[in-house]
Amino acid sequence: MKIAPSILSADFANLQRDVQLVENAGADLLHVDIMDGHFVPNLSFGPGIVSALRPITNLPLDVHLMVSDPEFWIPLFAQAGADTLLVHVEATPHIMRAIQQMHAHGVKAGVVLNPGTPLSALEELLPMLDQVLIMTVNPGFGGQQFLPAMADKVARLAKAREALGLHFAIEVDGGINAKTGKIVLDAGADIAVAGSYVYNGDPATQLATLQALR
Ligand SMILES: O=C(CO)[C@H](O)[C@H](O)COP(=O)(O)O
Ligand SMILES: [Fe+2]
Repeated sequence: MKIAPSILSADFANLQRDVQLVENAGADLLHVDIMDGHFVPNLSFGPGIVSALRPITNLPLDVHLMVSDPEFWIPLFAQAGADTLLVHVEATPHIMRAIQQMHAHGVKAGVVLNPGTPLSALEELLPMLDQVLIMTVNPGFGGQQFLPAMADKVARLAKAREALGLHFAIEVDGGINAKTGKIVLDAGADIAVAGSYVYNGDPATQLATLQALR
């Protein structure tokens, strides 16, 4: 399982230092949470942060778009240097168009499901996807508690992927620590995002605990 530290819990006044800390400690991806104050009740970063991060790290940028009207933002975040864009199915009536748009802009296409959105929302989309992100908290804030029922959702998605012979990556986001990390690993997750667990302590030590699970 790959580990993607989320910079939402980093020290924003020392962002370069906090990115390099996790890169040097062997992080696999950098997770960047984009919140627009509309789709979720919080504001975080715009494309300028992604373009500022691009030259200071070799980590793939995994950009989680918690925004309304994602079709407007996809070109801007692709141009800013995202490697993967992750769009919520709840954010647009035209999710298939958003997936086509991500591929047309040369980035990996991911879709995200809120905890209350069933896997059936993915049925027509799965063959087009590079990544599926299962939210394990309700999006909008770091430091929330993992929702245990999401483990079974991950397991059912992994089973469906195998049955269909597909290869998209399964990612989880929210409330990941050493205990819940083991639960999602056993359920079949390929990528685990961790924000507060990594940054509310010594990032290298915290990351090592998650890396030891795999
Ligand atoms: O998308 C997110 C919140 O909407 C964050 O990626 C997620 O919450 C990470 O934070 P933590 O590991 O502290 O739960
Ligand atoms: Fe996220």
